[in-house]
Amino acid sequence: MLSIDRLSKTYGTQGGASGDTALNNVTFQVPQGQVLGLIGPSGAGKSTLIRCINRLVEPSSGTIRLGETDLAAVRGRDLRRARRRIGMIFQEYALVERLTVMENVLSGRLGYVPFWCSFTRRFPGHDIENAYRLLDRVGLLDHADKRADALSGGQRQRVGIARALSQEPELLLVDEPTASLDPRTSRQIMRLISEICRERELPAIVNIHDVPLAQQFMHRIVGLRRGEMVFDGAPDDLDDAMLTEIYGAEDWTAMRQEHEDDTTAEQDTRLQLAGGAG
Ligand SMILES: Nc1ncnc2c1ncn2[C@@H]1O[C@H](COP(=O)(O)OP(=O)(O)OP(=O)(O)O)[C@@H](O)[C@H]1O
Repeated sequence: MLSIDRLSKTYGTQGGASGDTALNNVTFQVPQGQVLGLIGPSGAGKSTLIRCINRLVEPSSGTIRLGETDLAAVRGRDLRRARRRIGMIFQEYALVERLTVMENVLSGRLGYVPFWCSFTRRFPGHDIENAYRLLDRVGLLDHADKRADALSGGQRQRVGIARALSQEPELLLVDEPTASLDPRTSRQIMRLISEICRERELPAIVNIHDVPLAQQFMHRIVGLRRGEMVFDGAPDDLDDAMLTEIYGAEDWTAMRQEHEDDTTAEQDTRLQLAGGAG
């Protein structure tokens, strides 16, 4: 379980005066297996929150507990150890393009194996077996030996998911996982992340811009506005009035309708394919 308590971040300015307050007393917990979607307009503090958790940004105050560890307080070797417990999934996948799918997945083990293993790219047998299992789970077993640059965007993100899981993380931080993908592939990726977190009882925080997608797949949603938490609840409780409070006026009904039309079209295609195959 991840437990964030009164987390604040004020960025400094070059002259030493205090700058923007990006997070103000943010408090929430993410239980095992829960996928929490972080929404809010540009500048709301979503990236700052994710970066405080993996400590790419230094929190100004507050605590971030992962199990017994306060991630906001660890330093040096303890910080490196703590980071190994956090799996990251990125918008642009962050794969090594010239390496194979399998090598990319195994790179999630780099923090665990001795230097010579990574240098000679000889990983222990159980790491390799586990990597095959993960590739099977994300639907890429047949692609293990392909180079990453030969894959589609959706396939690359599946490799990114398998790599994060190969770390055997206790928490997943997911930054805009579908921003570079088409709507159908986006839904497949979000479904996969959500199912995997449930299966493995992994807590996850997903920074997500697409509100209908968040409402379809997240187990819970936290809304930020100017660094303050203005919503924390079930996706269905996020009504148009609350969305307008978070983002300002938009045609939420039209946006939701478009998403539903898209989802229905996808289901129809699946049924037709299933009918054709049977
Ligand atoms: N390195 C920085 N130095 C100073 N101010 C920063 C820095 N990074 C972010 N900020 C400020 O902190 C606030 C929150 O920014 P943040 O990037 O966390 O928002 P966000 O919700 O992730 O936005 P987006 O959706 O556009 O990525 C903004 O006012 C931003 O200008």
